[in-house]
Amino acid sequence: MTRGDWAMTTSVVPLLDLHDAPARFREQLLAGASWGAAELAGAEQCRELARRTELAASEFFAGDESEKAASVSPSGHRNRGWTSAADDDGRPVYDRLSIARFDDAAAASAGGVPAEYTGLYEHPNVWPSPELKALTERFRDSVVRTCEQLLARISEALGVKPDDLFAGAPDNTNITLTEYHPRTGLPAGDGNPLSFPEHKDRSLLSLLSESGEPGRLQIESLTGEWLTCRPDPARFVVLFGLTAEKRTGGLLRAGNHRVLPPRTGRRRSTSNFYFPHLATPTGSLFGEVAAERETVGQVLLAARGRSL
Ligand SMILES: O=C(O)CCC(=O)C(=O)O
Ligand SMILES: [Fe+2]
Repeated sequence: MTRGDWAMTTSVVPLLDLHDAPARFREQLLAGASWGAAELAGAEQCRELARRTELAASEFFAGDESEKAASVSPSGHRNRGWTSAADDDGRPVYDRLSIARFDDAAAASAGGVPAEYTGLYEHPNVWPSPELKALTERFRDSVVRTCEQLLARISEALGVKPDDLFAGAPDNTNITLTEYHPRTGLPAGDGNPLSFPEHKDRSLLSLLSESGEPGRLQIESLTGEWLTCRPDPARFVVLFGLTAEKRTGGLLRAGNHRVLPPRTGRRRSTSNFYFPHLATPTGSLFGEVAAERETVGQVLLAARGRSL
């Protein structure tokens, strides 16, 4: 392992195990709070569903161009249906399928999203096939249950009421299935184009799974060094998002991350963004930014026009 590799199961970055005793879980959480990221154990069934969903998405991406064209968002929304990116020379960088929590505004309303936020769902989901829809929805249910378990453990460790941290149903979790294409002929070292630029997620928590070429996801350390993630293939990477950072007054730092181009083969991933009920306040539970009155939904409405 070279310097800068994230040795996921060492003490460098915490291993959060859903089944750990409270004292151990708290110790790991606080050790990793400044990283904005952890490896997650205890969610193996969900991780297995992620693997199956990655493969099903990969088959879709490898399939007919006309099927993909038919799966583009009719209104051109970049977080719905199939999208792809290419580099300046027209070579493919990635294929993605982005799925929002509710299929459209009517489904959001029926699912309990308050009227003031249903505009976030005005661009409908586009599903390439009933099979991929059924599998992805089963996977998403499992992701939501896993995030709720994890948030219950985090609430316990921080000594806050679970409802204060994640305010229950309906969650507004969205999912992105991505396949990164290999990019050969790039010189070694920094300065190469990234397959996905550095950013922090807006979510409360994000669960990431990956398969294919490993070691392409990187997390920024507190000292600004980019560390390479090599998660155990049976585990998720958990990232704390900007909502977690705000809600905990910075105690859980949002993890800055990016994706390097695969060199030899493809890399598949699922990015699962857990958003709590949209009426959850974003202000800190610990008083540091208590003056903030915005809700999660208001932040999202302001940030992305009208859609998640
Ligand atoms: O593909 C990945 O592993 C991460 C992608 C990502 O950061 C995102 O979709 O927000
Ligand atoms: Fe991300």
